[in-house]
Amino acid sequence: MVRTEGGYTNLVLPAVLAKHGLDGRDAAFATELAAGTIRRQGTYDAVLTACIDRPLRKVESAVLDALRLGVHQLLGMRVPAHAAIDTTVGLVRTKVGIGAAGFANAVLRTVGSRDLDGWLAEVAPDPAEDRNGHLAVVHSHPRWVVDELEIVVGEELPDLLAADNVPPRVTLVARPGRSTREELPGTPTPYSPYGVVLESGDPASVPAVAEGRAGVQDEGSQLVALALASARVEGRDERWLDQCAGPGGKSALLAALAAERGATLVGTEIHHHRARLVARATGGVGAPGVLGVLNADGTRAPFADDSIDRILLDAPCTGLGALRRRPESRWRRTAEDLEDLTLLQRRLLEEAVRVLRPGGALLYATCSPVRSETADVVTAVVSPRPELSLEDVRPLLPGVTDADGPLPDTAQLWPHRHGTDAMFLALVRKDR
Ligand SMILES: C[S@@+](CC[C@H](N)C(=O)[O-])C[C@H]1O[C@@H](n2cnc3c(N)ncnc32)[C@H](O)[C@@H]1O
Repeated sequence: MVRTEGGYTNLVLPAVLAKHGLDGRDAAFATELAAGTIRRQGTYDAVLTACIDRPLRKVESAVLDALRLGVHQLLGMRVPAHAAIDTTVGLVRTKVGIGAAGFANAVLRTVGSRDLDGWLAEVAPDPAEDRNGHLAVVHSHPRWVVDELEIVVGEELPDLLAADNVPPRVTLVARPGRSTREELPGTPTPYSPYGVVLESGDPASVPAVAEGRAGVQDEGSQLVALALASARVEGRDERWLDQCAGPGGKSALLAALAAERGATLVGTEIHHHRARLVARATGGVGAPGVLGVLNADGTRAPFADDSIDRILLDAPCTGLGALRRRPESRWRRTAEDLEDLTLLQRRLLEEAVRVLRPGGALLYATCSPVRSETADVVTAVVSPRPELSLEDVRPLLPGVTDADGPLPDTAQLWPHRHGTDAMFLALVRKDR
């Protein structure tokens, strides 16, 4: 369903597990099998290419999927070889046929003849000749992604790529005024005063989460919302906008903070189903701190010039800073996506600037560290206009060190340094 129907692993899996009545260790095994196989697909395809005498695109897709699952069990999980091979071959026999099963058996026996390091030594390019090509295979990232990340992270590239392959533990946020982090199970997050790291268990079974008083939210996303809320605003501080709000995690935190200060938030979101998710996450119109959720295009925001006191523009982006939690996304994005996205990001930022009240605060954020989506967008919009400037956003991230962004006064969080998604933040001011 993830490969053929464009589904998301984290959404598809719970439904599949529930359908088959899997829980506990069985559910954990199935989750690792599916998510790990998708995450490691780049490495496994390099191994399979070495074991099959025709291009992988010529292998029937159902067989290829099964082979990848088999390779993950052989090289990435501690499943005994005979069990990994028998179950995979059985699967191919049932779903495809006896001939394909023989083929799968032969391929997996070859794969099982070495361990992962043995295969990497054979199939990954020599790092002395092609460092990024080597890293792409070893850490299972598309080559263009490795090249983009190298531009911004430099020598820390291997650490970042390795961190992208470690599924993060679930982080919860206690929405202020509605719950406290003391009532949430888990360990306090190092930076966000509202977060806990859930050690185990299903977040949906936590009462505050089930009741919408708390939510699941990466610490980096919490920090983005908190940075906007703590930015200095001159004069009135009543009208807050989340310009690209879906699915609503940051809106929910911002609305809770707004309610504590007598302000209200409007969320705009272009996709109807995602606007509904924002309404659900925030409690919708009438909930504390919520003025409304609009199914609207943020490039044509339905607000007057100079009318909003605080704006979050958490822009649609490649998501290449959140690869830890979305195993499939690295294989879906292409370098061509960047051009369309950066155009959209610029238009959204121009529009945010139009509706921002002079003296107010505008935070531009992305869950991508890619330069064209971060520094280049901000520079393109801010530099030509003398009334706009960047203000140092780093003091709005208390306790966070080593977070200098690609432009002066901007910030960049990193999975391998901060244990968060790679969020970029820039605080934009307008003088008149
Ligand atoms: C990075 S996500 C926002 C995540 C959100 N802030 C949260 O924390 O839950 C970007 C969102 O922008 C929406 N979007 C894309 N183009 C848009 C547009 N022109 N106007 C408004 N929203 C847009 C996408 O549908 C997506 O839901």
